[in-house]
Amino acid sequence: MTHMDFDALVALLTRIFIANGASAMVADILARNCAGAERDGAMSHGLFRMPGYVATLQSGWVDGLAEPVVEDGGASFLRVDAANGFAQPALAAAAPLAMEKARATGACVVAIRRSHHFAALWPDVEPFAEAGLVAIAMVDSMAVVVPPGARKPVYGTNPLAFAAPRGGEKIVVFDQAVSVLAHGDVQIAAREGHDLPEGAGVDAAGRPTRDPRAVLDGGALLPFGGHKGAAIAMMIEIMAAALTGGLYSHEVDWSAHPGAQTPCTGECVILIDPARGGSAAGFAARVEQLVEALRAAGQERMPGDRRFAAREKALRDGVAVHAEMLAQLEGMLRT
Ligand SMILES: NC(=O)C1=CN([C@@H]2O[C@H](COP(=O)(O)OP(=O)(O)OC[C@H]3O[C@@H](n4cnc5c(N)ncnc54)[C@H](OP(=O)(O)O)[C@@H]3O)[C@@H](O)[C@H]2O)C=CC1
Ligand SMILES: O=C(O)C1=NCCCC1
Repeated sequence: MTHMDFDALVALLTRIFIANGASAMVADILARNCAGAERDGAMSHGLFRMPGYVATLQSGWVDGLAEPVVEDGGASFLRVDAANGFAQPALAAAAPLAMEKARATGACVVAIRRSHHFAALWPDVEPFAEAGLVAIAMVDSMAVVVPPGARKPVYGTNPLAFAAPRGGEKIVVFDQAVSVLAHGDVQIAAREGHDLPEGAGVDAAGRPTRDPRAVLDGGALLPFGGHKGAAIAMMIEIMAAALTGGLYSHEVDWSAHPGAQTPCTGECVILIDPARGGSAAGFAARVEQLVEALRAAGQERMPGDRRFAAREKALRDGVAVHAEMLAQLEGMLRT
């Protein structure tokens, strides 16, 4: 195990993305995102994803050189055509104007289409909360989640992320898939030979299973909370695909691009200026009061706590990277 300086890890990943067909702009954004996930202990969307990024770039399914086009959709709306590139550069291109519109009008919807999202979602909301805005992000992915009573998967694992300022530099943030487990965690369980928790998935015949290979091999994941999680999955399909002009999870078809792994769908980000509800300071103080009430009631762990602690440690001690992973990453420079 090596401990790598965060910036050195970002630099290595940037070189890998460029070596595999991404522009310098795209490479920098994806490298920071992926290294950031590893730094924060989100193993399902950190370095584990690098072979998938490289295979997808090589397959021609995604355009690593895409230049997103931001289109004005009115006082509180921006549309972004990601041009078959990654979602994060598209969001970065829209972010300054989206924040300006949110402050000027109270809110701004950013509707991104033709975008590939292969990452954790909190990096798409955290910076907005750090800038004093409330942010909600939704992404659909690929059909691996079976709705209640259905015979085949229709929904993606569709993450939902939320972040809000809570005073000073602190924010509250959560980021979660609508499935009991992220697909990436099922892949990791299959690789490492672990069973899945009860109620996470079904096999190809629709029978409950704890075998990750059965889920990946024609089976499906289940939404968390049964019909309640399924309803949230439906909302995310509507917001990230119907509203944006992107594809639904069940419409993603990469069969002509062997190796492709990044779903090309859409993303919706909603920004709200909390100052419009009274005052920004008052809002942050109220959020802090809620956090205090939760802690006083006995909730020791808030969403984000684990990740912020992992981040702090990794920035101090370096990001832990297995020697085999490092060798694999160095191999990606030669592809
Ligand atoms: N791009 C895509 O299409 C997809 C991406 N993903 C990504 O996969 C990642 C993992 O998703 P998922 O497995 O659902 O996430 P988790 O279930 O691990 O965590 C979900 C949220 O709950 C918090 N949390 C976890 N355990 C506790 C606890 N015991 N008490 C309080 N809070 C807790 C986490 O905070 P903390 O972070 O601090 O642990 C996090 O904010 C996400 O980053 C998601 O964006 C998932 C699906 C598709
Ligand atoms: O872990 C997941 O679930 C996914 N992550 C990246 C995109 C596809 C789904």
